[in-house]
Amino acid sequence: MHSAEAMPRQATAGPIIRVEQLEVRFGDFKAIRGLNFSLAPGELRFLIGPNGAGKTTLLDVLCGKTKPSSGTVRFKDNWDLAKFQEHQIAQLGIGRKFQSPSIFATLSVLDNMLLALKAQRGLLRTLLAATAAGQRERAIGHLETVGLAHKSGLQAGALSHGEKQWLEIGMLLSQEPELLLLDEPAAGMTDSETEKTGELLVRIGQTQTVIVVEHDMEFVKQFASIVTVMHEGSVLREGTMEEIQADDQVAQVYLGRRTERHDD
Ligand SMILES: Nc1ncnc2c1ncn2[C@@H]1O[C@H](COP(=O)(O)OP(=O)(O)OP(=O)(O)O)[C@@H](O)[C@H]1O
Repeated sequence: MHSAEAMPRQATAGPIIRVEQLEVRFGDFKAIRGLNFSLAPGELRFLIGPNGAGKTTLLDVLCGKTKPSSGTVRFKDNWDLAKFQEHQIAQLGIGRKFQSPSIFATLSVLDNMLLALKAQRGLLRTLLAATAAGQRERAIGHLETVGLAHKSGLQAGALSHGEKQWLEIGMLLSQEPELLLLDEPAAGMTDSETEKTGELLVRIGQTQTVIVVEHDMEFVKQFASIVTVMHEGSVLREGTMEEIQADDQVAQVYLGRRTERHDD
């Protein structure tokens, strides 16, 4: 019997995520078909692709919300994620942020963080059996990371849309995930919030592995190093944004037109 909570974290030399021949069916429809994907620890990977390509479904599989119909999904080459429930996968160290923020609007920003710390994974909770002062320090530390320390006393409901998203990312960080899954973190943000979100992702990417699903190509261009392009439930291409932009097949399926190539 697997018990995610009882297991210590293990360092890994191999990929943090290894997906092989993944298939996800909804009835007769295959949302993911024969998908292979791997991710090295410490990567900040952007996932792009046209509507319906299967990006969200892939994140759903990685966090345990959706189960594979076939194929394997391994975390740190050790954990077969299909065997775990969503909350166990969170305890293993995979944190997922959905598009709509789930913060407590009537509580202060700091109290939201403190609540998230209380909910942190079992082993950590024991190890850190933290003093109130220690918890507070950690909460403030995460608020500093997401740029909200100066708003810690404010009611969370009074934050701007972008700030709420950052607070939720901060709350996710307090779970100390090794892999963070973010679905369109900059959606609906102002230009300046979008810019700050990109900088935040790069900063978080220095200590954690991150997968970001994103539609905003300007955002991806600005902040991505390696991009995975999905199409019809599998990986079409992987590479730098430059390589992806120069790829005719990507242009055809993703942009619906051929790229203008200067060497043509
Ligand atoms: N629960 C479900 N039941 C049936 N079909 C589903 C379900 N979830 C997703 N799908 C279908 O699977 C396909 C992939 O959806 P998914 O949301 O993963 O794509 P996506 O790449 O994230 O798209 P978008 O960019 O529009 O969010 C779509 O055709 C979608 O309609």
